[in-house]
Amino acid sequence: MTVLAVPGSKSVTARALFLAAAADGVTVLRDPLLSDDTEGFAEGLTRLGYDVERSPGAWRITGRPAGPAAGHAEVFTRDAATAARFLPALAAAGHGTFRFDASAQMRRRPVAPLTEALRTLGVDLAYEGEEGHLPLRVVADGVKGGAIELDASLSSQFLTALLLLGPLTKEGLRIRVTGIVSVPYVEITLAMMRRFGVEVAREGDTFVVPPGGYRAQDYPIEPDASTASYVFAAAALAGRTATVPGLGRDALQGDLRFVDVLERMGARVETTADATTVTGTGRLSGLTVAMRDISDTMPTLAAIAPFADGPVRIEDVYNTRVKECDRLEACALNLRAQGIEVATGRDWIEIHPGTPKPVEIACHRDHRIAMSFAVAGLRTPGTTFDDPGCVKKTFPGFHAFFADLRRTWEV
Ligand SMILES: O=C(O)C1=C[C@@H](OP(=O)(O)O)[C@@H](O)[C@H](O)C1
Ligand SMILES: C=C(OP(=O)(O)O)C(=O)O
Repeated sequence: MTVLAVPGSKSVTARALFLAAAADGVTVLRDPLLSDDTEGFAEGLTRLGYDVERSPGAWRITGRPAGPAAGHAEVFTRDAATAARFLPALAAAGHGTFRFDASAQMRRRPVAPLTEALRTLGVDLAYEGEEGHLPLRVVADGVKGGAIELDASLSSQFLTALLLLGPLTKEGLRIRVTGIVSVPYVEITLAMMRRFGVEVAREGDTFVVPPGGYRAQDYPIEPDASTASYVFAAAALAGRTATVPGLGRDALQGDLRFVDVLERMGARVETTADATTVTGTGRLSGLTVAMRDISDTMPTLAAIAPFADGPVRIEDVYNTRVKECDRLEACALNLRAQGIEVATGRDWIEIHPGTPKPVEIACHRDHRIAMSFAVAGLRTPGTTFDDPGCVKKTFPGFHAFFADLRRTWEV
């Protein structure tokens, strides 16, 4: 058995940074994720005038319930959709003029359902380039609150941003959701809001967020479950046993459910109160699986799919087309380059069994494409990557971590 500690959760770190900035008091985040996305988020807070003190293993944030200290700020959110979508909502609750921009990749990704909802709430918001995309300018003067409708079927992050904003408004928010993906991420948001002192009520499709603000916390960040999917997939593929500590029965992140997919394929899974263990059994069966709830792990499954004994069909993952790249297309292109038979549709991919040829993987500047095909590379020696550095978005140490794992397992 190999025990493999993975870095902190990106999603939990991003939410904790928002909540800490908005809370009354000083919050300490224990073991936050150190990566481009979360460092970009923290830098965004600093730009907005929040006091973020970083020391090894702990970040201390002094909350400002009244909103950003800066009257003017330029925030560059890099490739991080969490920062690009959550920070404008935080800024809207304050007073000042705030400009948000991002990398070319993030500029292409949608924000309109969120930004239009903010406009409906009276926020003065202008697109500087393409409508519905960054860069954008927010002239903030507090948010009164009220009732809105939201289509979150391209991204649950629109809903998370508004839920997080709710307690900072004068009257609270009623958000009626007309479409949704990635529901487990909304559950993370609600659970963390509860930890910071806010209970959101549910009335059918409507989330009712009370006004009143957040209370500062001492908050430990759990390990990243999407990152753990690489470890679990590697164990299943290499016929080894891997335990990831810190992700047990009470974990907040839905992506831990990726182990259920591996179990259906033939791996052995054991979940305790504070760890999850996957053992590869030498068998990997084909399957059909809907991954709407856990779509960040779609590339993990797609990359190892050729090693299954039958077709692997992944359904209901349309929104993976609007992530760091069009992930359905990127997976299909790389698998085809490896000589694997693949079919795709609007929201699905089907991968047939085969022996992948070693090729240079086109990462499309997407950390998950790089890490997923690195795992599959355990069984395809000679695989190389056109942009190995793109893993820095969520796991800068991935290559060293993975090289260690290969040495330990001698694969
Ligand atoms: O809220 C979050 O932290 C996230 C939500 C998901 O996005 P979508 O809701 O856009 O699917 C996920 O893919 C992303 O990596 C992180
Ligand atoms: C989609 C992702 O990131 P984000 O949407 O937070 O940029 C991801 O990490 O796979």
